[in-house]
Amino acid sequence: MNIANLFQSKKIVYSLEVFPPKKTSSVDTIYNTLYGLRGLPADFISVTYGAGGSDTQRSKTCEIASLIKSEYQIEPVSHLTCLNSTKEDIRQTLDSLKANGIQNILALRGDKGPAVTPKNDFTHANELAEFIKAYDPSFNVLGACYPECHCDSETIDQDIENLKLKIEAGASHLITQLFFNNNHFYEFMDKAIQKGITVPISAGIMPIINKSQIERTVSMCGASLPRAFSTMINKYADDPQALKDAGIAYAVNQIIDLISNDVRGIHLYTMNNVETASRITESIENIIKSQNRITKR
Ligand SMILES: NC(=O)C1=CN([C@@H]2O[C@H](COP(=O)(O)OP(=O)(O)OC[C@H]3O[C@@H](n4cnc5c(N)ncnc54)[C@H](O)[C@@H]3O)[C@@H](O)[C@H]2O)C=CC1
Ligand SMILES: Nc1nc(=O)c2c([nH]1)NC[C@@H]1CN(c3ccc(C(=O)N[C@@H](CCC(=O)O)C(=O)O)cc3)CN21
Repeated sequence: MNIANLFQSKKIVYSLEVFPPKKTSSVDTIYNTLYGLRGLPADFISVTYGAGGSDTQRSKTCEIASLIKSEYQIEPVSHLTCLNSTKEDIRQTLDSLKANGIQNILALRGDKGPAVTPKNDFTHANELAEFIKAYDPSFNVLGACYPECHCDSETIDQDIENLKLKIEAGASHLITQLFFNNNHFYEFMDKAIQKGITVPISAGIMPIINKSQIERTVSMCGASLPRAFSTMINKYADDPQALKDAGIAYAVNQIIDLISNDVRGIHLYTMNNVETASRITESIENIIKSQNRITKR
């Protein structure tokens, strides 16, 4: 199924994201995660590919996406990065995605870092989007976007101009970088619409439930921390159970505000944490259902 069609039939599209285990972990961990997530009302589940430039098992992305489809009958989205791939590598990956019935691909440049050696066949995500569409137009391509501007861009206007290239190359739907201040998202949406972007945009939400996540996430994703968020984290920093409750509540409040403001897509970065994803989903399930009872037009 082409997941862009979901936006024709539903008001709110709700999705989850998981990552393959690191090279040092057993692959069983992700099977347990997916088993734990079964039954949550996700319209699609995306699977990262070398997330954060880290040492996750890239070869597992296709296998995990395939399992999501066959075992759980949920539509998968496979992430694909291009910075350290040759065109031939990408062709091979596309062939195996196709052979496994995976139609939706999040086309990404990929994080730069010591674990990544650029191959110089691709430098930006729009080139990958174009390549995928030229190779097989039946793939549905998604792209990433940045409410607080990508760290490589000097201005948000320039970043949005580059984003338009991704859409011209065939991206039918965007997922945002995580953010903790919904106003950044609303300002970004206004600018994107002003500049003629009409594809649906899912808001990426990451629950922060432990202190070690914060530093890593902020440096990797460039999200700013609002005062209310930092106050909360500092207050409960030494009590893991309390911090977890507070982090979940913060994410739930963000999502309720987004849905109340007619945002069409919510994408939850689960970080493979079943308890957190379940508690958040249960807290917003009725709100999503209530909006989806209202017809879009
Ligand atoms: N591995 C994964 O599963 C995920 C990775 N990410 C990461 O987010 C980061 C950004 O990825 P993308 O958004 O796909 O990169 P991108 O290539 O779209 O953009 C990266 C930077 O280059 C600029 N840019 C884009 N196209 C350009 C062009 N044609 N000419 C000149 N400048 C251009 C952008 O404005 C931005 O500053 C990466 O580090 C990516 O790996 C994000 C989500 C998931
Ligand atoms: N720049 C960037 N790269 C990404 O890969 C990425 C984004 N942004 N933004 C959206 C999501 C968030 N992603 C993330 C964020 C953090 C970790 C992370 O902290 N990974 C830990 C392992 C955590 C664990 O095992 O529980 C690591 O050490 O890699 C992974 C993926 C992937 N995506």
